Amino acid sequence: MLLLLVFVAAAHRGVADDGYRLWLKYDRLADAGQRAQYQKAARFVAVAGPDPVLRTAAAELQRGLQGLLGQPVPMQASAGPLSGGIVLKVERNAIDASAPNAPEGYRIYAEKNNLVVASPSAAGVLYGAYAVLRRVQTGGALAGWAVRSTPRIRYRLLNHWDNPNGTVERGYAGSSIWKWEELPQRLDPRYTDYARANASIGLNGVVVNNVNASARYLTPEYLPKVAALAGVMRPYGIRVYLSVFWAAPKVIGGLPTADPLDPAVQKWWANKTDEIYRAIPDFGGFLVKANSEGEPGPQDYQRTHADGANMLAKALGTHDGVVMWRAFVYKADGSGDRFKEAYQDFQPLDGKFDPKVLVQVKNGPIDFQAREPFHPLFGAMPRTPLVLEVQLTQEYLGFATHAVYLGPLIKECLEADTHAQGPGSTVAKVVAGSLDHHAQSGIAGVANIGSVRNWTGHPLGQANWYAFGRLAWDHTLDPGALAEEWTRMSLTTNAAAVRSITALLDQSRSIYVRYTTPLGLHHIMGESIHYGPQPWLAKAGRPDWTAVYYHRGDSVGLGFDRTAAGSNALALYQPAVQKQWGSAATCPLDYLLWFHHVGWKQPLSTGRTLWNELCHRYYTGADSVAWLQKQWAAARPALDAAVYADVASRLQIQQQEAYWWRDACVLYFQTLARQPVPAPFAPPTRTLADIKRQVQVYQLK
Ligand SMILES: CO[C@H]1[C@H](O)[C@@H](O)[C@H](O)O[C@@H]1C(=O)O
Repeated sequence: MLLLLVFVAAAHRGVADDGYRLWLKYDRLADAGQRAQYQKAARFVAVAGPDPVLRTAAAELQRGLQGLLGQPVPMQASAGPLSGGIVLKVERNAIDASAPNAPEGYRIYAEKNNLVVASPSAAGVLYGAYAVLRRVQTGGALAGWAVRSTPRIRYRLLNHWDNPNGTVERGYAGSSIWKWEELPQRLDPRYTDYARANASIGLNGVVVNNVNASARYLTPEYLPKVAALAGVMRPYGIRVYLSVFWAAPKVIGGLPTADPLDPAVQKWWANKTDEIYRAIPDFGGFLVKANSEGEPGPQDYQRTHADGANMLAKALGTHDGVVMWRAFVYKADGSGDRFKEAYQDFQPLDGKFDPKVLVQVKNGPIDFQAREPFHPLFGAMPRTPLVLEVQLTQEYLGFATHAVYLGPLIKECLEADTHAQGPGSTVAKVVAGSLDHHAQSGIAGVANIGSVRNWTGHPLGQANWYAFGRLAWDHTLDPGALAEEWTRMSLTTNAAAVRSITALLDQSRSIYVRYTTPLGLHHIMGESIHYGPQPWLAKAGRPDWTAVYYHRGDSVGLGFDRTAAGSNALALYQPAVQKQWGSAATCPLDYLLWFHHVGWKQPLSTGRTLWNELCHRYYTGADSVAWLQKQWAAARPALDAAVYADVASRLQIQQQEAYWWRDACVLYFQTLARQPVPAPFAPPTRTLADIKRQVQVYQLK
């Protein structure tokens, strides 16, 4: 019996896997009946013309189908009298031209016993081809299938925080995948696999370098390297963008200034831009972090962010490129409430930006915390297209050791209602441009990708890359459904295993919030490394890099009062939003301490006092990691042994560290609340001093 079980398990597993192939797994489908169905619908792939993107679509479809169906799928120049195949074609009217982003949309329909994948563009056909593969990988029928899909957002980008020396800022998956010293001569095959992965989820742009940018990329030495990467991306419908160092005209241009209103500076950028387009004719444009965290910018010359962004937009001239100007700014002295600072700098500039400029805003007002209220700039700059920036690399979410599926986090922000034009004015509509009728729209994910074999360090981190791309294409998709889709494509199609892994992914983010920053706590993590707890941190490089600045804990209570009685950051939101968060009695508990200083003994809607609720969440959150482990263990027979073991060991670390977070926070906040840990929970067995010592180890030079 035992032997039989082992045999069945092995049959489920397929070939051993190191995670390199991501969700592009084209192993032969196990079910012969199912295979036979697909074989009838995919006897050949027909494609005409030399367009490189179209050729990619055909080649990828052929490769995928041959693998999945276990039979040759010949390529034809046209379907002719043949039937039972897949026909790829660029068709001007495939998608109604009035639909937003119509050129990249695709339509799949049956015609003369063939399945047609049509789009006004070759890139759209490529997205359609990947939709066909996804359909087969997830077990949907091809016969009679008809679908029409257009991306809701135009610029769908990954932002790499990769440095020229091969390190990745806030990267937890090894060194950068870009090997600058080998470019342009050697093109690592990994670049192609990277492009495939991005195209398969609908991404169409890549910023290759860190926003804390080096001027190096704009030099004659580096532009050919960037151009070589662009050459790899191009057949996948992906454009390359660069982060620019604001002071480049000084550093590499020999000018005495980088003042955006200086004609010599303007000319330098215009020439540089022309030079870039000569090397990369489909260059996407610039991403800029200026006057933020020590980076230079137009404010160094008493100019505004709009002056800077517009100067670059002018430099782009008639080239088909854009400027994505980041709004992640806060004053160097850390005075006031950091929550408000980007708004104060940028909102007054609404209407002053060139049409080629998009302002890029992080999902929340502080910095990629496990849960943030939506950024108040969303809905407050109707005359400016706003790019939503989310972070896929888990800087504040446990690096590559904690399982945190970000689909729900991204979705929570997209669905948040700004009320800018009455109810239903969601962040998604702002970002997609539909609320304010912008043709330009964008979304950016800070990549969690590195050169480790499985790309993301934590194997489940791949799901974050995947879900980001799919939501960027269509923000109405359900993150739970995406988790399931990813699991089926990447790990297993065994129904019970898919169920338990999907449940794990679905719950993982809310569990992480509970054991790290429940009830709206934020920014209480380890100094500078941003790992582990350090809620007692009172001194750092700047006051708004400490923890006490954010939690404001004292003998009375806990939380940052952002009502009119406090910093009044709430006033940045529409009245309907203020109403929702403005009273401690009615504010949803997930946001409570973001906006209110609440007494320790104050009863909450759960019937528990603040202190007891805090303990409740820390304890149940930390214990829930055992539940995550159980879900993973339940899927074991259906999983590749190496992937199983890898995630299982990371979950063990996560369990230990969840207790670390719980004990650190409960013990520290207890010094303020002076309340016992409520039953049925047992007080931590270690002391706060033990934990502080442990945290110090992490901070050692
Ligand atoms: C690239 O710098 C980062 C910095 O490492 C990070 O700690 C913070 O989250 O945000 C910055 C930003 O978004 O600019």
